[in-house]
Order: sequence, then structure tokens, then C-alpha cells
Amino acid sequence: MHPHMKEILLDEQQIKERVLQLGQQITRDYQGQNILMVGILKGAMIFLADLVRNIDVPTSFDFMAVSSYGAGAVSSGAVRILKDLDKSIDGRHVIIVEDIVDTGLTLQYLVENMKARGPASLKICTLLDKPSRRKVDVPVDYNGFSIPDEFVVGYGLDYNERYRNLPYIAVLKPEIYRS
Ligand SMILES: O=P(O)(O)OC[C@H]1O[C@H](OP(=O)(O)OP(=O)(O)O)[C@H](O)[C@@H]1O
Ligand code: HPA
Repeated sequence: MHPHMKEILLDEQQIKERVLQLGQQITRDYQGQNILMVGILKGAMIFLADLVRNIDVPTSFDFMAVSSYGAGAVSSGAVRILKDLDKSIDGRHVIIVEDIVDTGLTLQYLVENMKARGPASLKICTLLDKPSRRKVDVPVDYNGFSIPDEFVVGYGLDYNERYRNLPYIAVLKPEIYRS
């Protein structure tokens, strides 16, 4: 385990099995349709890459990058688009793919923003959910794992842009987080 980690919350095998289940569930739910997966950069990139390889209906993907104005790990609710979608989502069956839902503020903004673009349907898929941190209600359709209120990194999730490449999801040592 990386020396900056306190404990591994979800190991590679647990993540792999759950991502397979989510892909199978999405495959069942979207029979006969084409999906557009919208990955929210950068955190969702690794999850999306693994998820789409477990989906067996025609799937394309696009990406959005957003930034909250809050500093560090704290979400403020104000969201700015850093990179918009490449193409129209009008009439498409869209699934927003996130790595984590925390306060829900990022997703609340994204859902409103994307609904206004006229998709045929819009669902949310997240690898992790921290329900105890929620400030606004967001309708999560596919959730990998509900986790306790601890700051986690790995498998796409970062602290100050580090640790995204860890193959597992771990709790960062508090002394690293505070320093
Ligand atoms: O529910 P919320 O409180 O809004 O928090 C969740 C958001 O925060 C993280 O993104 P971050 O801004 O850290 O960007 P990143 O994906 O590039 O790491 C995560 O990827 C979600 O988009
Ligand atoms: O626990 C977390 N880890 C990384 N990024 C995050 N964004 C919200 N919560 C988290």
C-alpha cells in the first residue's frame, strides 16, 4: 500500500466485480438503444474506461470538465465549465458518469445544464456515493458503493491532482490531507 494511505477501502478485485455488475445492469436497461456516456473529467476517466468495456449495447462517449469555485476539497456549489461536450446530446440517451457524489452540487448543476439540451433520457452513474455529505438531492440511478465520510483517493480520485493512478480506493492519512 502507498505510504500516504491509512487503509484500503476498496481493493482492485472489489472494484472490478462491481464495475462488471454495473455494466451488466446498464446493458439490460438499455437493450435496443444507443447510449452516450458523458464522463466528468478528470475523476471519472478510469471508471468510465473500465465501465464501457462491460457494456454490450452500442455506446459512445464524450467528456465534460467542470470546476467548482471552492478551494481544495470543499465544494461551494458554483460550477464553471472548463471543457464542454463536443457534440449535441439532443435526442440521445445520456448517462452522466461520475467518480463520486459528495455534496451533490456538481451533479445538480450538470443535470440542469444537460436537461436543457434536450436528451431523450438522462441518468446518473457514479462509482462512489457519500450520502452523509449530501447538501442537495440528486437522483443517482447507478451507484457502485456507498462509502463513509472519509477523504478517499485512487482509481481516478485525487488529492491535489495526486494518487489518481492507484489501482485501489484508499483513505488518505489525515496528516497528508492537512499538510
Ligand atoms: O458532489 P460534489 O460535492 O459536488 O463533489 C463531487 C465532485 O467533486 C469531484 O471533482 P473535482 O472537482 O475534485 O474534480 P476532478 O474530477 O478533476 O478530481 C468529483 O469528481 C465530482 O465531480
Ligand atoms: O473523498 C473524495 N476524494 C476525492 N475527491 C473528492 N471530491 C469529493 N469527495 C472526494
